Amino acid sequence: MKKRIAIFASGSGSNAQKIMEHFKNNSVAEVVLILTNNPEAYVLQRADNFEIPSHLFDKQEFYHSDDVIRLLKNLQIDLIVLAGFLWLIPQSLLQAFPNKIINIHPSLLPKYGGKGMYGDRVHKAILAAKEEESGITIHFVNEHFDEGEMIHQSKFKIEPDDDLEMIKFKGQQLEHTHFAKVIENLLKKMKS
Ligand SMILES: Nc1nc2c(c(=O)[nH]1)N[C@@H](CN(C=O)c1ccc(C(=O)N[C@@H](CCC(=O)O)C(=O)O)cc1)CN2
Ligand SMILES: NCC(=O)N[C@@H]1O[C@H](COP(=O)([O-])[O-])[C@@H](O)[C@H]1O
Repeated sequence: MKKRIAIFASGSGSNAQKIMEHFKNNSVAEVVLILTNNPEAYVLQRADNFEIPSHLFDKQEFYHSDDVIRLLKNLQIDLIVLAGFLWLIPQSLLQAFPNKIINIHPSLLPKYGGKGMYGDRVHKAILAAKEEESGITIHFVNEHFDEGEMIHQSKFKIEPDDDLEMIKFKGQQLEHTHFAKVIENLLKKMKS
């Protein structure tokens, strides 16, 4: 039976888009739900374009009810993918889906991770530190921001005249190349 993926995203959802494309006609898995905390998130439009259902929740529902967990359990979700999701995953969700939640982060963790480190803030910090290389990390999610077991890293070189947009672009290219493939490999190894 195909594995079932749910994606959490808070913004544009370009990674969610690549994952939906990859699993559209795929024998290993399918994307069955997109979840967001942001009613303005462009990922909602992307989900509609793929005719994949979406669910919008607020802080009350996410942190003070079991509604999201119940929804994910009812849909028999095998893997939860955080793709630019900006809220801390609560203990209750981690316990309901042990070793089944992964995240992508736009740096070579443990560098430039933790609270406050998301999106452009990460790229700006990398630029300010005059790093000669950076990259992406895909990792399991634990109770802390960006500290779970690492699954995959890939790197790119930073040239002396690279600006914020170029660093962002290079990182995004790596994310779009690797994330869906890493997810597929992980799902192939996962017991049902
Ligand atoms: N329990 C976990 N939850 C989440 C993890 C994780 O590893 N464990 N990863 C994050 C994603 N993340 C980077 O990869 C990240 C996202 C957001 C923040 C942050 O500081 N957020 C702000 C709120 C921003 C907003 O609502 O606009 C905050 O919490 O004050 C840090 C890291 C996803 N969740
Ligand atoms: N700390 C989490 C974090 O910074 N995540 C980053 O947000 C972007 C979302 O882009 P997208 O909405 O276009 O996929 C991605 O670059 C992802 O690594």
